[in-house]
Amino acid sequence: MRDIIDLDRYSLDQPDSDAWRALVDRCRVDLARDGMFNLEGLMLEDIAAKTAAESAPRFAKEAFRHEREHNIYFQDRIEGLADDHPALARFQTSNLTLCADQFKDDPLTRLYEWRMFSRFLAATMDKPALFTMDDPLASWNLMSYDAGQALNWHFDRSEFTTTMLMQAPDKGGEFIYRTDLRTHDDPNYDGVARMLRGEDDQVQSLTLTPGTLNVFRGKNTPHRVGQVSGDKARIIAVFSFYNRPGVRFSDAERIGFYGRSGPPQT
Ligand SMILES: O=C(O)CCC(=O)C(=O)O
Ligand SMILES: [Fe+2]
Repeated sequence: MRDIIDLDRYSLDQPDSDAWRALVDRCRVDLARDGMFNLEGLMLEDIAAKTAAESAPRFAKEAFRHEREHNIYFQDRIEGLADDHPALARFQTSNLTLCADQFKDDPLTRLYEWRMFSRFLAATMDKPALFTMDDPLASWNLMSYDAGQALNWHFDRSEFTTTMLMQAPDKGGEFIYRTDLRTHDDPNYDGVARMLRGEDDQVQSLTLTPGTLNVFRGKNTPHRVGQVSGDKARIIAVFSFYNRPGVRFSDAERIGFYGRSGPPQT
């Protein structure tokens, strides 16, 4: 792993060492306070740059253009919510996505499958363990946002979302979020509607740097990515981990996010 991530700065390979515990504690404090933590420069700069450079032509040829109008739930109907409720306001998303099954033996696959990575993440979230998905498409994705593209407001499927920026855009592409807008027991539809109208002053914005690991509570923290401008695409890896093994998207979810439910057409 030393060829991919900065193990001198972040001792992910030495679980239960003093340095590892201190890092876990720091992440827990950040998570409790902000609903997120960042490990700046976890991935070596040249590995991130190489991943971005190698993926650029693939985005042009092999990626799925995820382009649709959707609401914050990525679901057309929500039980118990009137179809015209303002929490169901619709927005446009556009980005390009490469799925995990389009990669092999590359740094991002190696990192996603590295046991010490999920072990570290589980510790930061105070969980006994975290598991990779059993879904060859959804487990991790590499997403690109070209000029004019943006990912709009949504809640995530998984409790936590783990991202790592490979390439920053010239302009735009901020990560915009509102920590803990809802809870497991309270969907806070009126609060959602207020935020979507731009009336929530707790919305925050973060500009990521390449190689930074960002972990946030995406299930109850709505978030979006601002529109990118300039010549350089925003390229980011998104890793999904769950509390139990064997989690898969439904065929309908795979088709919605990736345009296919099975292997890529060759
Ligand atoms: O691109 C990002 O920073 C966030 C991606 C995201 O929210 C998602 O894939 O669910
Ligand atoms: Fe998300």
